[in-house]
Amino acid sequence: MAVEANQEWLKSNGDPHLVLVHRLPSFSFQLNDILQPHFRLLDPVDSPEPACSFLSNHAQSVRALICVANTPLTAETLNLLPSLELVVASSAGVDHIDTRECRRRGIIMTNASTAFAEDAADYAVTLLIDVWRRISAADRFIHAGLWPVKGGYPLGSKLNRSGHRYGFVVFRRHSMSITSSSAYKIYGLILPRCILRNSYGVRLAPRLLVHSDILLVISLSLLASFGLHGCLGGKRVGIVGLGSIGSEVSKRLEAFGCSIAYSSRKEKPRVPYPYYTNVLELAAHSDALVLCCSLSEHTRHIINKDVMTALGKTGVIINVGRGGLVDEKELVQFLLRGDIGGAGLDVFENEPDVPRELFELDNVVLSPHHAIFTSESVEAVHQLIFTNLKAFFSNKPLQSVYQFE
Ligand SMILES: O=CC(=O)O
Repeated sequence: MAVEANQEWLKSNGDPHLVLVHRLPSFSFQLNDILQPHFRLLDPVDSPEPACSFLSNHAQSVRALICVANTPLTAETLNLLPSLELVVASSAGVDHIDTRECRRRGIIMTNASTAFAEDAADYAVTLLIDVWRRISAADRFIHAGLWPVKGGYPLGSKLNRSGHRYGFVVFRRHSMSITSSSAYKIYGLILPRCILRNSYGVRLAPRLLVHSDILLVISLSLLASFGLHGCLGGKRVGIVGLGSIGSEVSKRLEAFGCSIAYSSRKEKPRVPYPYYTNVLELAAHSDALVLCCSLSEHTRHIINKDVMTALGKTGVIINVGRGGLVDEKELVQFLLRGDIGGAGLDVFENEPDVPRELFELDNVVLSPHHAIFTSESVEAVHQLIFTNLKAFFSNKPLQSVYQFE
């Protein structure tokens, strides 16, 4: 945006369509094309002046602000905008915005979780399936050329971690699958009583085991690494935060035959799933937790040591919310010790830094904060921002108003 154009707009103090764009210089701002015909955009990044002096010099009349991506919006910046009434976040999460100050000032906020809900939910469920079925790990297995060498996946390379007790199973067909209940029996070397089925579901007699040609080493905590807990049907999934994203997750998982429960700020009267007032109890009744809630002072490290212990050795954590929801150091330790079954993580506490210990684990799927990014969701969020601004300047009801805690 040309500086001269900015100057001209600024002369029109009190322009009802003046919108301040708050963004980090590194972000390209593609909304311009949609918004410019309708609003006068004031963009400090395109001004030669430093952002703060630009704001204090020019922004007295700004009533609406678009906060682009994760650009921090602090109380200090908000103080420079005495007339501000509306903050439009282009993101689902608003942990980069001083929501407490907005609430104190009576500033309305909108966010983008409705625009991103379907894509974020698709991604969360995909991560869950991947962790349970080891798709990424199996892909790596093939890429590494291991199939012809080692026989069928899985033959993990991480079986010798200290602190695990091992049982031994010998069997003929590497394509064999083991049901989870019988797999538990293998643990502790109760081989004669265990039930194995090959990939056609045919029950195999224990004596077959003796004449087998592949040795597999299994620990209870690593059963999940083999995809032995893989089937989705009947699994209990706890959704943390049943907002627009969580609700889409629940729809998808119901179709897979999972049973859903949730925890949320408040119980949702029209939702049929069991509600847990706290995440600890939800974890104790779940095979997996899917984190879809926003990060706030109330939810930071909501997934802590106690919750992971309650989720248990085969439990899985999926996080498409924010890294800070999970005590990441604890999660790493739980995963390394095999005290939790796996994790699918799209978000991290110190992005873009991801704990290196996780790189080697086949029961962990890592993704670079990518859940919401499709061309459709970007278009949807642009449309949502436009709709909200238009409604605001014509005194109509806004869409996607953020509910302060
Ligand atoms: O993580 C993405 C978002 O909050 O929009």
